[in-house]
Amino acid sequence: MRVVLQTWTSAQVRAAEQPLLAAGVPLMERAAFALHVHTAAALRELRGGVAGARVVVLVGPGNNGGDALYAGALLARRGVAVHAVLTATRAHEAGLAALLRAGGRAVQLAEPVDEVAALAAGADVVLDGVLGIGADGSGLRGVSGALVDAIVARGRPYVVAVDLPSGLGVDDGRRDGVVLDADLTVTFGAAKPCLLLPPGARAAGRVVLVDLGLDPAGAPEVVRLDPSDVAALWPVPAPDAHKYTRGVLGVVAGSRAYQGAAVLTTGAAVRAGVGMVRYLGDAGDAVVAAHPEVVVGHGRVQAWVFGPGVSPDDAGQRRRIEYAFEHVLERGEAAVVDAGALELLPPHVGPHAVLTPHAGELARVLTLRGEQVDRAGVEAEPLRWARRAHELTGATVLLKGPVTVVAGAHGAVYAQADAPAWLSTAGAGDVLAGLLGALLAGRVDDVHDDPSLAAALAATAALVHGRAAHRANPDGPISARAVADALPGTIAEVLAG
Ligand SMILES: NC(=O)C1=CN([C@@H]2O[C@H](COP(=O)(O)OP(=O)(O)OC[C@H]3O[C@@H](n4cnc5c(N)ncnc54)[C@H](OP(=O)(O)O)[C@@H]3O)[C@@H](O)[C@H]2O)[C@@H](O)CC1
Ligand SMILES: [K+]
Repeated sequence: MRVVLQTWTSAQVRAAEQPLLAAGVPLMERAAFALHVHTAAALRELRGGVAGARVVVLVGPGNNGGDALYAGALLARRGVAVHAVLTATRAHEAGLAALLRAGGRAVQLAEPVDEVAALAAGADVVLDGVLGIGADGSGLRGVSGALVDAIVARGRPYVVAVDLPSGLGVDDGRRDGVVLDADLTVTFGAAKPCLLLPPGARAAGRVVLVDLGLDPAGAPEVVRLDPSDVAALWPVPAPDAHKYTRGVLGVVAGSRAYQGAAVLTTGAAVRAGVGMVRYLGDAGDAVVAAHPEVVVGHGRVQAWVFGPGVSPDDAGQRRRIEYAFEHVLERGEAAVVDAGALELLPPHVGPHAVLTPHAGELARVLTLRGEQVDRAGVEAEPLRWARRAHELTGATVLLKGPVTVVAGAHGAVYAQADAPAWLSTAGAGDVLAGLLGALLAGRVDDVHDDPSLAAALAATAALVHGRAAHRANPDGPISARAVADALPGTIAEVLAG
């Protein structure tokens, strides 16, 4: 069993299985065996034993249904009462024969679905083998959709998804139409992007990866960083470092009306361990009162944070940001572009500019560039729109949400799910901006050597931000300031491994 941290597209998975199938490796039998083992473990946990349990297997037209039927046969041989529900006019023939031989039963699904829905809702476990990587991403259609709706209406039993929750957009995490949410997903050979990407990933529950010996070619489509990845990415100071070699961050944030944003952004940067922070704006007194380490005024910097707490009617901050966009990105300084600065972004920048919008702000960035999309559209397809914004602006894009999606240079995509829901609170974005600014300031030269590093640093910031929130208050309300205060300890912990 492995934790899912890298995912490959359905095309990459299909290409990788070809040489093994050609060599006669029994992939389906191996997949089904592992599926039955994990289902039996779930049954033991749910009811203390396997024999005598009731399992309903939802079977679609393809090999995903074949996996489920073979697993059903293995469970039937262990004394489980297995009912297969055939949701299409065809089903994997050899798998169905194996199930019937083992004593399982099969029914053809037809309207009305009530009787079958009651059977499934009353089962100890439902195996969802309707659709796998052959799904077109439009959800469960027709009678399958009606069945799932009827099961959910009766109270969803424990669901094990076979390879992936049926009907999700495999490569993009889309969740259109009916999808049966799972408690456990047993995925085969290589994990699929929908298991990490919002909004679909939430339907997968716990994910286990069954190693079938596949070796997918090319880079993984979507990656999730793990705390053990952070040490290689963090700008840990060398023994002979001084404050200028460690990176100086300029912050243009806050205003007379929004002093807190300036305090939180600079405070996060200081606590993230940047060499020095310079602040520009009208909240300098509040910033220095809270963080005497911060220097107010101009000077050389390696990276910037633009925009937290900057309102469109603040002429002074606007002018500073517009001036900076004209000069600093060309000089090669990196920048976090947040909140009020997003609207001021020039037509084209490089990946060393990292945009940090939430869905509504990203929709605005896109509509300003001629795309027709609103907030709900971005939330439905976060990867598609983060990528589109990267293509249109050249910037690295960190799209905030329950799962943070980052799209950057050379096709780099990350999906980070480190933050508790409690973190969606005022000021949390300011802390993220300061933290990310500190990382960019420390590694700007490396970002120029490898522009995709900006995406990895953005994912690192999301990871550390989320873990700091857990550290600040596990399972309860969190203030943005508490997240900033938790940064030094969190960083030390992840660097220690
Ligand atoms: N990779 C590996 O190493 C291994 C893979 N294995 C397994 O194989 C699975 C892939 O099997 P697969 O190719 O047969 O595709 P699968 O998803 O079962 O069926 C697709 C068919 O469903 C249909 N259809 C599509 N969308 C629909 C919709 N919205 N609503 C309704 N119907 C829809 C469409 O049929 P059509 O409508 O065109 O007749 C399409 O042809 C994979 O997920 C894994 O479980 C393991 O056995 C071994 C190792
Ligand atoms: K499935």
